Amino acid sequence: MRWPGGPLRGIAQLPSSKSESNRALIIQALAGGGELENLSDANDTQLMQRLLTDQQAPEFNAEDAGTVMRFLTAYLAATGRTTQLVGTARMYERPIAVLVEALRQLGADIEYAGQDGYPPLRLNGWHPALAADEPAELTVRGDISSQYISALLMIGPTLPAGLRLWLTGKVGSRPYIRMTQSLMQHFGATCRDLGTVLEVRPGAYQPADYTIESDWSAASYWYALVALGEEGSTIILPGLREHSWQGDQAIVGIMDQLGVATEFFPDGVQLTRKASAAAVEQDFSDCPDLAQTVAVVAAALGIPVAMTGLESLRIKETDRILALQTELAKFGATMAEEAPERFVVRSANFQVNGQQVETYHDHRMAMAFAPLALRGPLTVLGPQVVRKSYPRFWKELERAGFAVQEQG
Ligand SMILES: O=C(O)C1=C[C@@H](OP(=O)(O)O)[C@@H](O)[C@H](O)C1
Ligand SMILES: C=C(OP(=O)(O)O)C(=O)O
Repeated sequence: MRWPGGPLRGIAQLPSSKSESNRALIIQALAGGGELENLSDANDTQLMQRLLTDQQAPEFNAEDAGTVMRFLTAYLAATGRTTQLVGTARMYERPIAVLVEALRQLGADIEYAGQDGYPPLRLNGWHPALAADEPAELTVRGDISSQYISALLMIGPTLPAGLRLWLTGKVGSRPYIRMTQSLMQHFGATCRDLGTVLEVRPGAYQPADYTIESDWSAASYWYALVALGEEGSTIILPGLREHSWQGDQAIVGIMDQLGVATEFFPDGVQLTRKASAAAVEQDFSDCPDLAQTVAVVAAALGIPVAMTGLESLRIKETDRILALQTELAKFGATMAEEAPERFVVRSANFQVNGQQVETYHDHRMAMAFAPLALRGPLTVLGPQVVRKSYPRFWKELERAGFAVQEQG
């Protein structure tokens, strides 16, 4: 990839939120109707949609999509299916015991078809062990993945007396839990957040229409481009809302410190370059998917950034901490654990001069490093990984003026 020079200007098309899309699809299936506008073209969403239309399949392949594996496990279990859930080799390294254990307590017969605690899974039906007059009470760890909690909440209204989830540990990715509750409420469910306990009342979902918002995690790469662009760089991103259910809207505040101003319009935002802070401190517990974007931008700008709340990064598409450390080192930056679970990114003489970035089957590695092409020639290996969440990413970069060449 190369940038011809000059400030970056234009309108970029974002994908729709895959998190909203994949929740809406599960809830729509349970509600038995409703129109979903603007569903994401991300592979994770297209896959969810395909799998939900062929429900008698002997096997469901969630590929590398965490939401698909976790949400479908709960959905297929609660709807009494006998089937298998499989995925990629990496999916078999991403834990699922917290969800399986909770579903077993609700009455699901689930077996591990491979290693205990991990997919693949065999679902052998649902044998409700629940009293019809008392809500099911479950204690669930919140410090591994919020997707287990979202998966359980979404099936809550279908249980005879509803569900009470007691959360333990440091609950990460909280905004994703709130997004689940908001979408459930949009489809007529009653759920309440009582602090450490989440309560879902029994009762059928009502079919409803919903228009999915654009994806704030995908927007973060355009923020990165403006932050690294020349003076005068500006980008318009349609489809983002000022009042969003997506926690990754936190990128607005983070990038304000890294030199990008955001102006909201009725249907989108405009990003412009501005002055940046001298150092940044950020907790990513609520927005783990932004960590790679921020680490790369800060390194390239030479702004030290102290990052906490990165625990869940080790069990995503790849070990994202190790991947960041390895790839940033190629440019002369370090990401050291200076105190337990506190990582500081520093760079002295950051140079982009033809490096090859490994992406480790992780869409966010590809998209987080791509903006560095503004600073020099760059090769991103395995570029097709972006299809997981943002299939048009490279095309949109070309439209913005980058020379993007596919090799091999
Ligand atoms: O519920 C969701 O849509 C997601 C929750 C987060 O995962 P964790 O809860 O595992 O942190 C996030 O990283 C992922 O991209 C999408
Ligand atoms: C972690 C991600 O997705 P998932 O967990 O759904 O695979 C992601 O999109 O960054």
